[in-house]
Amino acid sequence: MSQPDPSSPRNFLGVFSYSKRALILVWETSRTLAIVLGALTLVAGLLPAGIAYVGQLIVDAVVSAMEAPSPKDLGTVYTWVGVEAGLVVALAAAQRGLAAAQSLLRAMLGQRVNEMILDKAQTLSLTQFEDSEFYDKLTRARREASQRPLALVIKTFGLIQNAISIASFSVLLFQFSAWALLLLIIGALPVFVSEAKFSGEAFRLFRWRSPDTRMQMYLETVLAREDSIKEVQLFGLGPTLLGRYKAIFKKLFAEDRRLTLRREGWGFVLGLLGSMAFYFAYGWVVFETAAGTLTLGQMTMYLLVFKQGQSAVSAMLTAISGMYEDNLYLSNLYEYLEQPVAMEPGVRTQGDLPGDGIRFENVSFRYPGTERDALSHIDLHLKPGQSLAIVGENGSGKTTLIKLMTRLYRPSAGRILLDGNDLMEWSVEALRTRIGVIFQDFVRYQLQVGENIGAGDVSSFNDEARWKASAEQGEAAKFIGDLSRGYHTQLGRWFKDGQELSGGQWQKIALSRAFMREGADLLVLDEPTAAMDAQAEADIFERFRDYARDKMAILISHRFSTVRHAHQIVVMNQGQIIERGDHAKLLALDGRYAHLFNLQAKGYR
Ligand SMILES: Nc1ncnc2c1ncn2[C@@H]1O[C@H](COP(=O)(O)OP(=O)(O)OP(=O)(O)O)[C@@H](O)[C@H]1O
Repeated sequence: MSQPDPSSPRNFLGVFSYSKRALILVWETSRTLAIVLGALTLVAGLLPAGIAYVGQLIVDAVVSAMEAPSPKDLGTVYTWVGVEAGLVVALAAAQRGLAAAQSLLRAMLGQRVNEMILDKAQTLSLTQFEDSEFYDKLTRARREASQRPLALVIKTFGLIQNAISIASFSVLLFQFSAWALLLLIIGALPVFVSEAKFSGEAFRLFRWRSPDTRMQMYLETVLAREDSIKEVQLFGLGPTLLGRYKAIFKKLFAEDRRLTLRREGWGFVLGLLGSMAFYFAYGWVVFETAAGTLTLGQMTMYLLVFKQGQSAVSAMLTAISGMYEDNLYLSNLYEYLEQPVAMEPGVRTQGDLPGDGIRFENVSFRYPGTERDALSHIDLHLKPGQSLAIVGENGSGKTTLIKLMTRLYRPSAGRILLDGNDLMEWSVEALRTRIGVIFQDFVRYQLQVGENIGAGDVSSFNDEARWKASAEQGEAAKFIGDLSRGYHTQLGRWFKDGQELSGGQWQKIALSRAFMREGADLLVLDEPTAAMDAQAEADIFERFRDYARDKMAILISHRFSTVRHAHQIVVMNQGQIIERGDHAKLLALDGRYAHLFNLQAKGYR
């Protein structure tokens, strides 16, 4: 999206469209705090003019007491001083109250916006996550926007507060001269124009450099996280990566410096115009007082009103340009929140042909932004009670096939049917309960061991009895028993007392997770045993066959000892199925499968 040019008045007003949404967001987050904020804003806006006015009364009362001293006049002076003190205390209280309300709202709003961002993330497709432009939006939304709505609202209220102050000052100042009022406002305009221009530039800079910032964040992770630090140190990658990290900073900093210096330089020069206007008005008031047109009290009041009026005008203008910046940032948040949900969710919970299982009909697929089909013309049929093994070289399309089957992606051509109906017609929930997948890059949750297993069936996430039963089947029970706190041992290094597991132990946890999915009738294991010792693997498959007896089971593996027992084996090459059949048939075919099988068998001999 091209960014609006702030120098065009129409665009400039257009970017304020998000202010209303920010206000609604605050209102929905906490009505009480929003009302408190509004009320205190009004009070804090009115009080300064009141204080200035009482100041005038005090000086005039003092002057008249000096001219003709009487106890009554002195009493009036003290009363006004008392009133002034009261107003000052009230203003201080209102300002503190505002600060408190803002700080509470900041926490609540930050949480709410983050929840909105994370909720939205759950509805998006994998394709969107893999799109770098989308990822930029998400990162930017997360990084900045949680503080921005409040900043925008605070500025809006600040604007109103200052506007109220200026209006009340204007009433006082108007008695002196309407020209003086105009002078003040015109004096502050140039600063405002320059602020608007530079905040627009700052935002565009922020947007352009997003890929750089993302690379920096990534390098920070690689250089300081436990899962990468061992390789970084052993390969001596530290200085190289750190060098790249520094170079990015240098580039970004140079841009920042240029903008900051220009912004502040112009701010100073144009601010001088405002000061000149102020001192012109100052001289004018002094002149009128010396000429006897104004009382001393009026002079004191006007000077105060000028001073405060000028700072209110410039605070208001700075708030407006800040709001412009916040609006631009917020537009990014809403751009993200309004991302279309990629797939129309279906509603079907049952197929027209129950028991028909999974069918691929001439399915082809190409990853977005790539030139080549990752899968082409795939036909497959798998019924309940059958097992399917997929073999093939790295990159031949095995995992992609599973991603399509689980509807993480939509086929570019052809259809995939479950029980006679296109996957797209199925409700996501129904589909997810029927399918259980353990990918080769399964997630190693930094949670307790038991929860890592329970993750396989969210309805039994905390069910200890089921954790244990599944861990038995996944061959994990034995080593879990040796852990310091058993199923309640914290895993990973992010948290206190977290323990790290070996690669094979993690795989056993992942397999146990698969055994949790009792409700699923399609089970997929994508290279689940690569890091496991041979005995464990043999034991697990024995159990898995039993477990999946009336289910559909799909297994991706490079180990032919596990593959050979499948009812159906397909051999993939460059996105196509080149051979299919059972073990005996494929050996007799003496093709690719037989070649690979013999190669592996020779290795064992
Ligand atoms: N998210 C992705 N975006 C673009 N291309 C991808 C993506 N994932 C995989 N590919 C490409 O699709 C092809 C098939 O990949 P896939 O992961 O299905 O292979 P595989 O057979 O599972 O390989 P392996 O045995 O190494 O796990 C590869 O050429 C790969 O580069």
